[in-house]
Amino acid sequence: MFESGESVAAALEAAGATLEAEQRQPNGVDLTAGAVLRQTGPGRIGRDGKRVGDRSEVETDDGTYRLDAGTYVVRYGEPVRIPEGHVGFVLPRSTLLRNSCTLDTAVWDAGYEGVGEGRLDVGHRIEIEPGARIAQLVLARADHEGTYDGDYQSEGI
Ligand SMILES: O=c1ccn([C@H]2C[C@H](O)[C@@H](COP(=O)(O)OP(=O)(O)OP(=O)(O)O)O2)c(=O)[nH]1
Repeated sequence: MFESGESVAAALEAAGATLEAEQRQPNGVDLTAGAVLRQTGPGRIGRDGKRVGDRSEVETDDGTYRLDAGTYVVRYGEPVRIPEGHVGFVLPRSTLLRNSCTLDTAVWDAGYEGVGEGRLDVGHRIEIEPGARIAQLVLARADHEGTYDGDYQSEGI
């Protein structure tokens, strides 16, 4: 069962997020674009560990990211905390899809806290303002063994 948007908002506020009224949705909370990054160096996924490659922030033009088609990394604008007994999913805002763009996202583990990131896939030129809503976080109740204790714990906070 999925939590209500009100419950998701409470979980984000517990992590220190300040939410605008428009971010509160019936079934979740909209996340904003904090920063858009472009990867400049290779990462590594090995059997012995992992490394995220170098990235640099895309420059804004007149306060707006004007993005050509391509692959970017977006850092969200809000800290997120996934409460115990839950799993989180982030989905793209449908306006992104309607503009030939999308987000690729992974599982948000119980116990994770931080400012997360996702892959922003730009299929057609688009303008995105920092702080604009691009995604929605939903929380589902879930059994789990242990809680998240990986390298990304507390990132960005
Ligand atoms: O699209 C996503 C999905 C998850 N996360 C956060 C929450 C999640 O709990 C954490 C770690 O995700 P995951 O377990 O998929 O990462 P990993 O590459 O397996 O790293 P680790 O070895 O630390 O688990 O990153 C994101 O920032 N973006």
